[in-house]
Amino acid sequence: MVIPRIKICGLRDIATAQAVARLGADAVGLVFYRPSPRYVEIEAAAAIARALPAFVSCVGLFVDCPEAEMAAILERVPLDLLQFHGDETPEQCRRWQRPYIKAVRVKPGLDLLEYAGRYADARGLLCDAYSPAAPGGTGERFDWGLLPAQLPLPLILSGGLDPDNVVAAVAQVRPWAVDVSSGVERARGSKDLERVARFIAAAKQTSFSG
Ligand SMILES: O=C(O)c1ccccc1N[C@@H]1O[C@H](COP(=O)(O)O)[C@@H](O)[C@H]1O
Repeated sequence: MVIPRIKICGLRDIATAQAVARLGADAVGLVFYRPSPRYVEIEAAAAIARALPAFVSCVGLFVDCPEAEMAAILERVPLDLLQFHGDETPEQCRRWQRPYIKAVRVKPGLDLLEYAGRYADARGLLCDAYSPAAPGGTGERFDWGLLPAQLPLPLILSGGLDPDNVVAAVAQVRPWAVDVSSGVERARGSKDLERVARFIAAAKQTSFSG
């Protein structure tokens, strides 16, 4: 049976990150994209990453990050996994020699099988909603019917998930993992632990044969 892994994205302080871990998250995300309301400075990010308990992964989220900035972050923040959420090429993703996942913003006409094939060494393909307004973290959903029945990479479902729709999302999509940011916030960039708890409890009650 597969019980989807759970990533809570956009943590900005140690206490909230530790609380999210205690509530049962498998991974927390740190956003290194400056225009985001969830952006976290390097020193704060390093402190959060070091404060996480064993077996909770720390994921760094990047959107077409300049190389020098990326190098500085990787030197100081102990990240377990890189999340490339922009237009990074497969070569740019591989350049850091770290495990990574690639995000793709799903819209009609996109060939997801071809896309996944280009990032064959990624640890997962994160499918998010396309929005012309922002590269991610918008709270918008996409049409899950656009996803192919099978992908060559573990599927991470994101985009507009929340405590009330995650069960239906998992039942329909059967993803390896789910990722959420806006749906567990009280305001942009501010996590609501009660919503986080409800999201995790709901996601953990889902399972499917895999
Ligand atoms: O969280 C952000 O601010 C962000 C900024 C830029 C790119 C991605 C971002 N977050 C990721 O977006 C998806 C969907 O988030 P939401 O739940 O719809 O708000 C998720 O994978 C976040 O990791």
